[in-house]
Amino acid sequence: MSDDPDDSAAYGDLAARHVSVRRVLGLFAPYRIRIAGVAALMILASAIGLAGPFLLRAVIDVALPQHDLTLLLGLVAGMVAVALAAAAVGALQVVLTSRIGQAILHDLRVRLYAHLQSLSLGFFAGTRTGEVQSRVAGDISGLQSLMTETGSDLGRALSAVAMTAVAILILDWRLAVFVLLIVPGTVLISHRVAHLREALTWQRQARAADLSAVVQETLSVPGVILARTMARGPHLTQRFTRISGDLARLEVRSHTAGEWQWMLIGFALAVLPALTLLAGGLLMRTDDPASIGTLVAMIALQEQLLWPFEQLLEIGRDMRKARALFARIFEYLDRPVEITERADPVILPRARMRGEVQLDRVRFAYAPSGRPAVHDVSLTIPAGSRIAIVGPTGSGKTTLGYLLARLHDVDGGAIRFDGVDLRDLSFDTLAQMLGVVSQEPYLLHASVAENLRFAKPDASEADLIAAARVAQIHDHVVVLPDGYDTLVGEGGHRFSGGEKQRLALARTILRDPPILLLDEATSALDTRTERAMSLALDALSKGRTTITIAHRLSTIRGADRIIVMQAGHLVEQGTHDELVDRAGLYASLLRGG
Ligand SMILES: Nc1ncnc2c1ncn2[C@@H]1O[C@H](COP(=O)(O)OP(=O)(O)OP(=O)(O)O)[C@@H](O)[C@H]1O
Repeated sequence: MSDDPDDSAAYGDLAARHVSVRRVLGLFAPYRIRIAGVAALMILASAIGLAGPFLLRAVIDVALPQHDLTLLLGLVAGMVAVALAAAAVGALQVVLTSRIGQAILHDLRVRLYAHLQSLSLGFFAGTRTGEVQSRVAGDISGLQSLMTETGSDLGRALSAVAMTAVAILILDWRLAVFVLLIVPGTVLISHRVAHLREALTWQRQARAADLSAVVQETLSVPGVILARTMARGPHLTQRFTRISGDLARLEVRSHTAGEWQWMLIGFALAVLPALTLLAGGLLMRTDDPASIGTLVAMIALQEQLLWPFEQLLEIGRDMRKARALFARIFEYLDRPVEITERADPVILPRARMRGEVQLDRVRFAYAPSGRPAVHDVSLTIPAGSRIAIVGPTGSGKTTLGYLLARLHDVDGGAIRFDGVDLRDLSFDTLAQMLGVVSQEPYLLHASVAENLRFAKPDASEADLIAAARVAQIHDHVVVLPDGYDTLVGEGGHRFSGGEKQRLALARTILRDPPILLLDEATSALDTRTERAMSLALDALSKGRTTITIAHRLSTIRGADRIIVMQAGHLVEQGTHDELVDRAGLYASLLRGG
């Protein structure tokens, strides 16, 4: 799996499965016209650059020997013009490529985020938040230099190498062949170094993700509470030190592995001009010697050839490193979306929603071969009625709630709202039909008003206050320093559990769903909070189908029907009195507390 960064064979498989040249090129496809424009500029820039050495040859072989000052002035003016034009075209090209590169990265980031948004709960349950963060932010930023600089460098270097190679062939083909002999060896060495660094980059990114996961996990409110109350701070620091040390080592290795081999390339390129002069000297003895001007121009051209050639090798290396980053990004992009919306989903207007819920032999298991968490549960809940689900811990109550919200799809049977299978409803209709208030409601790090408006962006201030009043939280919010503009803190930490639940209720009230799914807090609430919650819930559930995963006796007693779950099965159902008389699991649960 991807989480095993040290297994480079596994990495090879994974990269081969997810990354292909075609796929990476596909990212550039929407910008092909602009890229063609940049390519044209690059060719223009290198064509302009090529004129320089020819002008130089004319200076040495013609203007200087013949003392032709006018020609010399003309040639020098030409050289200045060439330098100016090349610089201007180069600058323009840098601006354009950086824009294209950033646009591609932006597309990729948004695509990844949107894709992750649509993945099932199972994916997030099994993945560290820090790992996800690191791929969305770290890995994509890692591609930055590839997209912005490498792209333009590649184009520039390629066209420069091609043009210069042609030019030296024209100058003197014998010297050209001598110069070009260096290519195969350097390419081979560079390929080896690149291969090494790719695997190291993969390991480095995995380690960086570990680091981000540890920070995310331990430097959050619950993480800090856990560490402090268990006095495990020093242990966590040690763990962090180890990961950070690994990361530092991998950083160094991924940048420097094969540096000696790489040095060989630099050496070969550096001595090439000297060897060319020697070859030129040897040619002097033949019938067709190279002129001094040709030799000088050849060396000037070599300079022009060598730096882009070296750059090409470096780009090859960077691309291999980028492959490791692409593997991490594409691996997530290739995760199948399990919960999908039908092509022509059923859309119901709010006015036509009644709120009847039907479960028809519903079955669900978290693992394909595992024991089902919900087993053949059949149940019809009439619109407007109140249902309480009770059962021992681990009996499948929460899972049933997840299935109702389509956070997982059933493995067998069906769930229907107003006679329509959940899988046929549009996502919007489903979210409009079912309001969920969980035991640990999640609040965004934003103001109270923004948190409420998350449910209904166009809600007026009066709507917010009305909803908060129904949820019995308005009086509490108005006495806060900034009232509805008060920041709720990370995860809503500024508020108590009961307050958070009431804020979540207010949020749900704004959506006005016909069906409510409530997961009651298991912890005992004090009498005042309990009363406030009951009032809020009563107000909220009026005229709605209410399904409550119930822990409070008052909820259970007030329900029209009680469903008793055990080990994924629906084992008893009826009113409180009927079930007490039956003296089964329900009665024993009541006795047990
Ligand atoms: N993500 C998961 N992966 C695998 N098994 C899970 C997962 N979530 C829950 N389970 C298992 O499914 C079963 C039902 O769990 P569920 O959370 O629905 O029970 P519950 O009745 O809500 O319990 P509680 O009252 O303690 O909240 C349990 O055996 C639990 O261990």
